[in-house]
Amino acid sequence: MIHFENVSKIFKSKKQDVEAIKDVSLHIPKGSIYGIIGYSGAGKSTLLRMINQLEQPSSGAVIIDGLKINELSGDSLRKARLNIGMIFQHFNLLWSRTVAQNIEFPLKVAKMPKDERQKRVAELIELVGLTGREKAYPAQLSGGQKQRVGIARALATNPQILLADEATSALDPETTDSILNLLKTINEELGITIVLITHQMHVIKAICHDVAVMDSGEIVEKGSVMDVFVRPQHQTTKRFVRQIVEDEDTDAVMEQFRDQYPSGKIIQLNFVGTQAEKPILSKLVSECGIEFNILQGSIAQTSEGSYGRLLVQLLGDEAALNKAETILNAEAIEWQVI
Ligand SMILES: Nc1ncnc2c1ncn2[C@@H]1O[C@H](COP(=O)(O)OP(=O)(O)OP(=O)(O)O)[C@@H](O)[C@H]1O
Repeated sequence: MIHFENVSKIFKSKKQDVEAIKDVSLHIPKGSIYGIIGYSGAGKSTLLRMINQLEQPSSGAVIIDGLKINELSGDSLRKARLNIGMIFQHFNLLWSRTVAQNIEFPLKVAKMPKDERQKRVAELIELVGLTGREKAYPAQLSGGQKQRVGIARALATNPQILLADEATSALDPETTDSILNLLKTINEELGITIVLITHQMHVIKAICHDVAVMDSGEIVEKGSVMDVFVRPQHQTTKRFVRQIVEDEDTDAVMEQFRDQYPSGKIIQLNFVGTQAEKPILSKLVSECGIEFNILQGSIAQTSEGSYGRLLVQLLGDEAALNKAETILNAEAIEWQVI
């Protein structure tokens, strides 16, 4: 549905040029929730804003349903933009207007007749769960309610695409989850393609189907959320995955066990879906005569299923440890020495 083809973006200034996006090619399938994650300055906002041409590429093409949006201007660009809603970290609401008036605003711009507008606003208020708050002003709403107004306004013109620019970064964890659930429902029930940018792996884990990891203007890794979770390749991706699967003190725990049992081998076992049911540790004990310490375990629930990770330290002589490796390989369990 959305294709970036060899897209680059250079911000030129008198002082110095900034190459914000470097030859990015990416395909975002129709109906997906596609997450783009990266640290500050990676180029996420610039890439996202090229989808609705708030930023133009310096070279390359952004193609939506076969249409090169970066070659449009005037009326044809305005028309294409009606198909793309956007929500923002700080909501960007009109503070002097009520909830209903904020949501109505894009419909007025689109010159929809008044009675149709009112009907549509009522539908949207119900969809985002703000019934009863129609006449409130943004200042009287919580952060989560403000974002619900932002979502309703973004959906007013029935777009096929919703862009979310750090839409939950200003919200507390509980409100974040309620907004993520709303986005998931909108994707599932209305079939809207959602492209979101974030620096939080939790957001990717909670609702995205696919993810692209950005670093210094490049996409360094992309794939299904489960693949990227289980087999992160790039250093930046590994750091993001650690946000989810490790406790703050995992490194300290590993250090402590290494000191206490210097000959032990620390390994990480990855379990995807039903693999978690395999009694692999008891098999290692009974067949190799090894002992083990469990250092840390976690299960992450992604939109594609669950992913479990176990850090264990295996204790035994060299022959026993070698045999354990052979068994792990034969069981087709994903594992690695840490
Ligand atoms: N209008 C602009 N003029 C000059 N440089 C810009 C402009 N917009 C962005 N940049 C630069 O482009 C690079 C990418 O910025 P961008 O905002 O896309 O990153 P980001 O990953 O979204 O980061 P953040 O989460 O901090 O917004 C940064 O080095 C930024 O300073």
